[in-house]
Amino acid sequence: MATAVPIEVRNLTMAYGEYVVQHDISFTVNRGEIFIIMGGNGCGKSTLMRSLIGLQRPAKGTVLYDGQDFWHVEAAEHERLKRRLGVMFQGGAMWSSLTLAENVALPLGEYTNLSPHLINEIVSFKLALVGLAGFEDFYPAELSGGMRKRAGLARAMALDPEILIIDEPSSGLDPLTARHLDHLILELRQNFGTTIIIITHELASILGIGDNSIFLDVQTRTMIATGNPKQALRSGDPRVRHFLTRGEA
Ligand SMILES: Nc1ncnc2c1ncn2[C@@H]1O[C@H](COP(=O)(O)OP(=O)(O)OP(=O)(O)O)[C@@H](O)[C@H]1O
Repeated sequence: MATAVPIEVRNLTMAYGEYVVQHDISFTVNRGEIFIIMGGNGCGKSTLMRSLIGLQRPAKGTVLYDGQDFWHVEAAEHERLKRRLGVMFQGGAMWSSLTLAENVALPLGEYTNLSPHLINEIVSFKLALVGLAGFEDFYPAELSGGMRKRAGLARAMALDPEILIIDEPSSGLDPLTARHLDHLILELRQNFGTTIIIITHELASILGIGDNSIFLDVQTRTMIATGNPKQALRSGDPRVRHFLTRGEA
């Protein structure tokens, strides 16, 4: 059953053993929103992402997808909820020994009963979507960093996810290539209505495409702000403004 709020996080605490990385994290992500998880190095962005995609059980709190408790539903339902998520890891996480087409085809082969012919068609469509039509037979090492990121996006979109979670899309990209990727992300949202969560500390992306955000503070180990990043820049918590202006405000 779809509700207006696809993702709701309530009072989440994440820890490695006794070490609490972040506590009392609460936020909602609305449908079709580009939601930014931001904060300085080591604040716990990746750890939060791992809790959202099923790789790390939170120490406390709840992650709800369409009102369903992600970490407390039965195993089959947990898997079904995971299927609704497309994840792009930082380095693209492509298999180096597989071509782009084989990489994008992997989730389709694993999770669907589609014929190889149909899978090939879907793969070509997804690669075209990210501007990589004709690169089916290339290996990841034969691509530039920006192309590899786009290939990672194509793979994350392979199963038509309702929610796309992207870890550091701009890392390692020059500013213009990073901007290109931001535009591509906006296009995906516009064309497919995908809800998109981005983990980043890239200011241009945060301010350029973020509709909503949370800021995880490394000192207090909890969130200190939520809301539209541009608004946070104008009137938000001084620590967030400090971050968003690279220490100038
Ligand atoms: N597997 C682990 N075991 C123990 N501690 C960990 C583990 N992974 C991360 N940490 C610690 O948890 C904290 C948060 O790490 P995390 O990678 O989530 O931060 P981040 O905000 O994504 O950082 P960055 O921006 O540098 O990538 C750090 O202090 C890190 O050392």
